[in-house]
Amino acid sequence: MKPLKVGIAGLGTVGAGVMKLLAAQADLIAARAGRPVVVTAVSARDRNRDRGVKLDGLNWYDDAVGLAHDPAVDVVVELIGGAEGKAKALAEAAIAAGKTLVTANKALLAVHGVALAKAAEANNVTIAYEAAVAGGIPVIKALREGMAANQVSRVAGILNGTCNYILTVMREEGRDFADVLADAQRLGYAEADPSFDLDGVDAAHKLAILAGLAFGARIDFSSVHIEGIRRISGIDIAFAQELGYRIKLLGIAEKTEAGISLRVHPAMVPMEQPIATIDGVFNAVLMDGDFAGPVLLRGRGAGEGPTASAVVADLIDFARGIHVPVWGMAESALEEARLVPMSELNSAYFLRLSVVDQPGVLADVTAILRDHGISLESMLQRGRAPGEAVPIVLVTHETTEAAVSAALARVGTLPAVLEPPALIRIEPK
Ligand SMILES: NC(=O)c1ccc[n+]([C@@H]2O[C@H](COP(=O)([O-])OP(=O)(O)OC[C@H]3O[C@@H](n4cnc5c(N)ncnc54)[C@H](O)[C@@H]3O)[C@@H](O)[C@H]2O)c1
Ligand SMILES: N[C@@H](CCO)C(=O)O
Ligand code: NA
Repeated sequence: MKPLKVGIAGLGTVGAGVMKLLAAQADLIAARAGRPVVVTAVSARDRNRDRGVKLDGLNWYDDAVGLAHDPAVDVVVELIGGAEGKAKALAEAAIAAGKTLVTANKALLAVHGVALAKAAEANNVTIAYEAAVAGGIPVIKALREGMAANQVSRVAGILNGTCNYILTVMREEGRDFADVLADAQRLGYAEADPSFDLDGVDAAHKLAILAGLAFGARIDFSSVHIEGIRRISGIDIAFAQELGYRIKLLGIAEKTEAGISLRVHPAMVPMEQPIATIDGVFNAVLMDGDFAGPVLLRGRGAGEGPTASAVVADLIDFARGIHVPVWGMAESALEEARLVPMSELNSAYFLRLSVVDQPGVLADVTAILRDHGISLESMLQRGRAPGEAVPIVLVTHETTEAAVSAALARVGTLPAVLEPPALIRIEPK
């Protein structure tokens, strides 16, 4: 059988990982794909850098777009990253040249995925992107193929390995945020710009992709509510433990009669929920189908091996002649849906205040909450330091985001409240 000829752009963590995996498992992959899968051409920034992979005999391109026009390339693998620039130019050129695109680039798909799908359809090719969401977990295949007969009403989970790794190590070892981030970078988990991980943007890219697939909808990336983990402190992690929760950065996409809501933020997850125990670089994705019921997938969400595994699975699909529409249906069939604003969210809340330890402070705070119709489930104060700062934790019953925002704006103006209050939403039991 004719080999499948692969051109790879970007030889960083994932690109080098794909080359290593294709070499290590060549016979197995040929048997599964029905033909050998071989790399014929590459592009990277530095030809001479030692990446632990052999580039001898491969066509080399200083400009990655050259891969799209190389007759020795059947499928273009884009592993550069970024929603714009060379990655986008290469994706467009590959599609225009009638070549299927395999990519791990969630930023590109979240921002330009619908336009790229339209171009791919016009050129009778597809885009495969298993590696873009939750690394080695076959979540795109699960949603786009396995759940294809369902109306999916909710997709949620832990979608960023770097943040989950940082939160886990902070909890287990009491180490500092910055110190743990350096570990995640060394392990190849973090984005080229780690603020994408820490500020929740990477998880939001993945959530937008999952929501587009799950709901068959055009998702405007800018409509995702995004908060990251920078404000999570050791003290919040300790309070969570005491109250029976784990703090996780969650991505949650829901479709109700009111519309679609999309949000990424840290959440208190009750210890008895399976997602609470997903630690380290592991991700988890929970999807609810009307016929399948709940489906939970977990696995490694980042790193060389798991991500390469997902890229190569897409190459094997392509070699087998499997052609699935980019968003699981024709681009023209995607729905426009109403977006539910964050102010309409119903949730319970963990609120932590730093206040001066003096009589009457708590009464002032609880009066404001009462005025906004917010009822409290519990309250914690640790330590005594008359006249000095002490942390106070308030756990609310379910209320609206609009009420909590308005109440906290007033609480923040009390002279005895020393810092902007910390807010973490609580997942239902
Ligand atoms: N690392 C992971 O765990 C992981 C997991 C899933 C998805 N991804 C995605 O995979 C992609 C690659 O990530 P990575 O971790 O391998 O990043 P990386 O920074 O390690 O590698 C990117 C490579 O692209 C090269 N590059 C940059 N500009 C280029 C250009 N103009 N032409 C050719 N090469 C160029 C860089 O030199 C670098 O070697 C990104 O889209 C990322 O979001 C990464
Ligand atoms: N930086 C991403 C890579 C996997 O997409 C993460 O940490 O999850
Ligand atoms: Na995946």
